[in-house]
Order: sequence, then C-alpha cells, then structure tokens
Amino acid sequence: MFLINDTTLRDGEQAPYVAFNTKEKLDIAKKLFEAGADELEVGIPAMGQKEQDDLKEILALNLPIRIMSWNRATLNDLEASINCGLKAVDLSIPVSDILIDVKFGGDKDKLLRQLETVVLEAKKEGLFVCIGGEDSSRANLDFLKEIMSLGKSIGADRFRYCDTVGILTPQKTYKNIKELSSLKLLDIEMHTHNDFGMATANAISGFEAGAMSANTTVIGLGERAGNASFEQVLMSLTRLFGKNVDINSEKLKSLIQSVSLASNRRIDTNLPIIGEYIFAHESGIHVNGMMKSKSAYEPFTPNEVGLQRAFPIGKHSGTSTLLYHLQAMGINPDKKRLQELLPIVREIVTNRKKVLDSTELKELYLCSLDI
Ligand SMILES: CC(=O)SCCNC(=O)CCNC(=O)[C@H](O)C(C)(C)COP(=O)(O)OP(=O)(O)OC[C@H]1O[C@@H](n2cnc3c(N)ncnc32)[C@H](O)[C@@H]1OP(=O)(O)O
Ligand SMILES: O=C(O)CCC(=O)C(=O)O
Repeated sequence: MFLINDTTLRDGEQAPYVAFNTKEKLDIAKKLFEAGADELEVGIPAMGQKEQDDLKEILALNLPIRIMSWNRATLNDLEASINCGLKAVDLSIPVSDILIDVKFGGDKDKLLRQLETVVLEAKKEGLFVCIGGEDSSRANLDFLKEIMSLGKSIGADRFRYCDTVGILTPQKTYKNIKELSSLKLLDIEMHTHNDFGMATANAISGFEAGAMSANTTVIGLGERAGNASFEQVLMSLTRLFGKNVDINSEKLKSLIQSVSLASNRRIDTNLPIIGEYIFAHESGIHVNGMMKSKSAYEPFTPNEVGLQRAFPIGKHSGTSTLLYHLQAMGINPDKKRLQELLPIVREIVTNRKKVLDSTELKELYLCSLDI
C-alpha cells in the first residue's frame, strides 16, 4: 500500500507569490480528497491565528482521511497544532550538516534532545507523528539511521525523507531509500523537489525502494521549482504500478482548475497528465495509427483525466488527418488531391503559425476541385 500525502496547502502554498484564502483552501482540500489523496498536509499553525482558523475549518470538513500540519520540532509549534485540534503532525528537524549548522549551531546532541522532547510530548497527546528530516538527501546516512532509531524508540510513526533542494536522481533515491527501508525502523515518506525536473521520478523511485508514502502538490506547486506533482504521482501509481484509485476525471480537472486559479499559475499545454494539448495528435504517422487503434499513440485515454482528443491540421499532418476532417463534414475526398493539398497546408500553417480549422480545410479542398 502506497499513500499519497498531498501538501498543496502547505508546501504548495510556499511557492513564491502564492497565497490561498480560506474559501480556496476548503475547496482544494475537498477536491483533493475526492480526486484520490490519502492524506493531506494543510498548513503551519505556527504562522498564527489566521492560519490556525483556516486549519480548524479544514478539520471541520470531517474528511475521512488523515489531516496533518507542518511544525518545526519545537514545543511551541506543537502546542499551536494541538490547540487547532490536529491529530497528526509533521515535526521537522534539519538533518544535514549544513542545515544543522544554520539552525542548531552544529550541535547534534542538542538537536537530538530537542527532537526527543517534542516527539515524546506529541505522543503523550496521542498524535500521529511524522519526523520530517529536512535536507535528508544531503545528510549522512548514518545520522539518518540514528534519527530513525531514536524516532522508533520514542514512538514516532513515520520518517519523512526530504530532498529539500532537489538534488536526487532516481538511482540515488533508490539506493538510499532501499538502505533505510531495509532496516525496518520507521515507515518512510518521500518529499521530493523538482529543481532538476526529477521530483516525480524520485518519489516513484522511493516507492520502488520501499517508501510507504509520498508528498505531492497539485500542478507541482511548491518552493522554487516545486514538488512531485499530485496528478503525475497518482496516475503513475495507478497506471504503472496498479494502485487501486478510482480516479474521477471530472474531479481531477476541477481540482487542477481550482489550484491553477487560486495560485494564479497557468497550466502549460504540454504538462504531463493534464496539459490541454497532450492528446492533440498532429503528426501524420501518429494520426494514421490512431485511426486504426486508439491505443497506438496514447498511454491512457483522455477521458480518464477529463481531456479531449484532437487531430489538428498542421505542418506535420498527413492525408489521414485531412481525410478524417473532410469525412466528418460529409465529404469523401479524392486521395490524390489530398496529397496535393499537404504542401499548401504546410505553407499556410508555417507562414501564419496557426493550424487550419476544418472549415478552412473544406474551402481549400473545394477550391482545389475548381482548378
Ligand atoms: C524546507 C521547508 O519548506 S521548511 C517550511 C518553511 N515554511 C515556512 O517558513 C513558511 C511559514 N513560516 C513562517 O510563517 C515564519 O517563518 C514562522 C512563523 C514559522 C517563523 O517566523 P519567525 O519567528 O519570524 O522566524 P524566522 O522565520 O525568521 O526564522 C525561523 C526560525 O526557526 C528556526 N528553525 C527553522 N527550522 C527549524 C526546525 N526544524 N526546528 C527548530 N527550529 C527551526 C530557525 O533557526 C529560526 O530561528 P532563529 O530565529 O533562532 O534564527
Ligand atoms: O521537514 C519536512 O517535513 C518537510 C520540509 C520541506 O518542505 C522540505 O524539506 O522541502
């Protein structure tokens, strides 16, 4: 069982120039649940009253999934979470030498003592505790093992392995997670960043190596280049690894639109899983194949993600595309004429940088009959 713990409402909102209001947060939380998220990380109580009020409203939705907050591993942050009524917390602690220097003046003993105190307090309150290993990918593996052993001995439930600055590769992820997961100390959660475009691949690689869950964000929103994307991880798990999620395409589409609007980020037309053009087949050979079998050039169907298939009439079209459009308008064209039309279509499209619509094609075809 591999869980998706979505952090659109925490790390996603940390993306520069992004700020969600309460209504947007509630809408996104509901839609994340409906689209298949197993758990949600929804905010940072230490930010103050407004954030705490929002968190309470999200909890009041009573979604039947785990709702978590993000906290520094401090008693004050923990207290703020407890006061909100949260039953699950991520307690974050730096684990790489560079961040231990920055945040704990290099004092690992102090760090371990503080972590122990705060985890024990959280467990005393009956909370589910995930230890967030900030900057795990730049940390010494032996130190991670020490943190995980300590975590296990004091009752923590999970360790979040964070690729905080996004420097992992799938191979390195696999090696590190395999080594840590084989110790069977704590369940491991992947938290991957996209600085080199590998966040989703690294999350999946962690899963293959024994991690039990991954943080995601819708449209990959998040710090700097963002996080592993919810829709990419969800679809990869269901389509490539057989995870049993009933993806509701309408819900996915509506979730993505909500996050795009609330974050003021547009969705690239070629964005995997959800980009508007990812089922637009222009190349002649592809269209020819698609006319014979719908799975010829598609890894999954557009309706699974609420998109539509298209066959634009463009520079790379072949006669199959022209035939498809003309037949749809009740014309049974002469194949030789279609061959003659191809260079004309290419020239028009290249000159004006815009594909032909089917009416223009019809006119072109009918004109060619008059010549
Ligand atoms: C990798 C990540 O994504 S971590 C999550 C980061 N997210 C955010 O920062 C978004 C929300 N943050 C905020 O609203 C504010 O930064 C607050 C409310 C949390 C804190 O604000 P301030 O009190 O003004 O502190 P400020 O942000 O300047 O500094 C953070 C402090 O937390 C300390 N700190 C950071 N991480 C940790 C940690 N995991 N455990 C303990 N202390 C920590 C820092 O060392 C610093 O302490 P210092 O003041 O003694 O130098
Ligand atoms: O410590 C955590 O739980 C996550 C922190 C984070 O967002 C990161 O390391 O990128």
